Amino acid sequence: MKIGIIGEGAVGRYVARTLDERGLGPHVIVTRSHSLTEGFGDSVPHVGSVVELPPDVTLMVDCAGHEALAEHGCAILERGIDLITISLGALAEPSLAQKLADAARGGGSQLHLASGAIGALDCLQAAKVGGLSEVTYIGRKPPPSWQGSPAEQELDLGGLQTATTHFEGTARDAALAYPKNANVAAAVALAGLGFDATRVKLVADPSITANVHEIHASGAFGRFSFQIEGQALPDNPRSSALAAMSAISAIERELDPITI
Ligand SMILES: NC(=O)C1=CN([C@@H]2O[C@H](COP(=O)(O)OP(=O)(O)OC[C@H]3O[C@@H](n4cnc5c(N)ncnc54)[C@H](O)[C@@H]3O)[C@@H](O)[C@H]2O)C=CC1
Ligand SMILES: O=C([O-])CC(=O)C(=O)O
Repeated sequence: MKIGIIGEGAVGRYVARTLDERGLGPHVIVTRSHSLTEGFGDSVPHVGSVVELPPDVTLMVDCAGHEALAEHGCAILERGIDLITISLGALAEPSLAQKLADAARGGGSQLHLASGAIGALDCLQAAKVGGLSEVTYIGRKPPPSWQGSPAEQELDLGGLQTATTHFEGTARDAALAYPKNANVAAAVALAGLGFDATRVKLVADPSITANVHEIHASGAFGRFSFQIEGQALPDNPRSSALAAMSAISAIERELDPITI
């Protein structure tokens, strides 16, 4: 299997380093800037678009966010190359989700959604079969992790003294308005009640140092609550290390003959 990645930010660098340590690649990196100096250096070929990918690439991993999935996703899938993405929130845009599905069907490939910074998606998926009545996701991060998001307009992030909610609404609105912070809301929605019925609350909390994600769900199965305190990647306080780990885990599932 020849694996390429998109993006050389905090997640992309983690994924590239881990693939390298395991002797799995990366064989090519798609970057926006063609920079050979940032990230993984010049030991791996860098390209700017899917048409430049080597012909023997069999799996691509998007570690670069919504714009990257929208820019490169369809072309990868149409070429018959499977794609793993952590940019789940991009699927809140119905036309993009449809184009990606059409591209995958046309190319005989698949788009795999990595679980990202959250867990318990398997439980939600199974519970959906019997019928879910309510799913709520609450995302809490330290104030600096919300910089560059609409929270900046709602709150004085620098001077915040107490935990404050800056968004309440549907998973669709959260995913579209917070492309760098609410992919987890999209994951919960896609596994469970969907983008419009999943309730989301986003909180800036000066009392925490981790990214805390909670799911509360009820339905015919019973009820469950799940909470995770995810350590951020050293290079980006917004992104939990587990999101990068989940991309590697998704790659491993592609390689293993027996998967869970
Ligand atoms: N599913 C999940 O739980 C999570 C998902 N994410 C998503 O992953 C994205 C990346 O996270 P980080 O690496 O921490 O961000 P980052 O800001 O450190 O890196 C993003 C990188 O992607 C590159 N990039 C952007 N658009 C591109 C394009 N069109 N083509 C090629 N490269 C492009 C940028 O140049 C940058 O190097 C986030 O924006 C977010 O959408 C992040 C954390 C958790
Ligand atoms: O990494 C995290 O903790 C969550 C995140 O940014 C996202 O959901 O987009």
